[in-house]
Amino acid sequence: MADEALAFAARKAGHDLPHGWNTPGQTPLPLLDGPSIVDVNTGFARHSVLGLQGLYRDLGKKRKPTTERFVLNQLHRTLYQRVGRTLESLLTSEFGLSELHFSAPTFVARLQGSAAWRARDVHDEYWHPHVDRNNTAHYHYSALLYLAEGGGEDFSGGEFQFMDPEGNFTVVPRAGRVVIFTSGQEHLHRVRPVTQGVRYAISMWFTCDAAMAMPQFLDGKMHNTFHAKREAGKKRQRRHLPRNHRVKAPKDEL
Ligand SMILES: O=C(O)CCC(=O)C(=O)O
Ligand SMILES: [Fe+2]
Repeated sequence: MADEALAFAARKAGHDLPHGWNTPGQTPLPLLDGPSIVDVNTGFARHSVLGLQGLYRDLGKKRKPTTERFVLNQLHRTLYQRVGRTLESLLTSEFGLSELHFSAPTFVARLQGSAAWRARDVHDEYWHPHVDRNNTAHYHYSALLYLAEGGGEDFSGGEFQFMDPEGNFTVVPRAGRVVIFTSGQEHLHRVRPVTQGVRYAISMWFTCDAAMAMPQFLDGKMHNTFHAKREAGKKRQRRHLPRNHRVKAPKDEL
């Protein structure tokens, strides 16, 4: 799915990038209506048909075993890493930051719309208003890169909206359009349901907490250290914020 999204973006930019689930001997199940979301660092994925999957390993006894996996090839990895570096330097310069780190999880999301589709459970309901830092405490800056055109071209619906009692601010996704913002309460937001077509987006998060930096190896091994790191991070954040912690005050500085 991540490879499909990156190949789609590359084709839009005039490059031919192959994709396909590259586990030998398995027939890929097509992605259908609804959301499919991949975290290429930790290997957690939600397939629109199969539900929760592990890209790099089975997710354990309590989870469904992985029946299909894929890994990003070197071209996809290079592209993804370049996106991460570009967004990081954009945030650093726009917000005048002295320190910022690429973090995890990050997502490649594919939302396929149709009038007939209904969410199976709350995890399918991608349209709820939310605050990114409420989901993951070490997120300080959010960056979105859209890979497909909204406004009825590649898909309809799927607008991004900052929610504000004085009036929402709506962004129509365009291939190559980037949205950056601080990840706290000041930026409650949502995605409107996709009603037709396929919407691809990359969401990345960056942190001022050096301990939560994730090197972008994308090698299928990140999940081995991620969980422990995240748990340690949660404890540290409960105790105190690191000395070099610096989150710029919101909105009026944007
Ligand atoms: O895809 C988008 O426009 C936003 C996604 C988002 O808000 C998130 O992943 O937290
Ligand atoms: Fe979000």
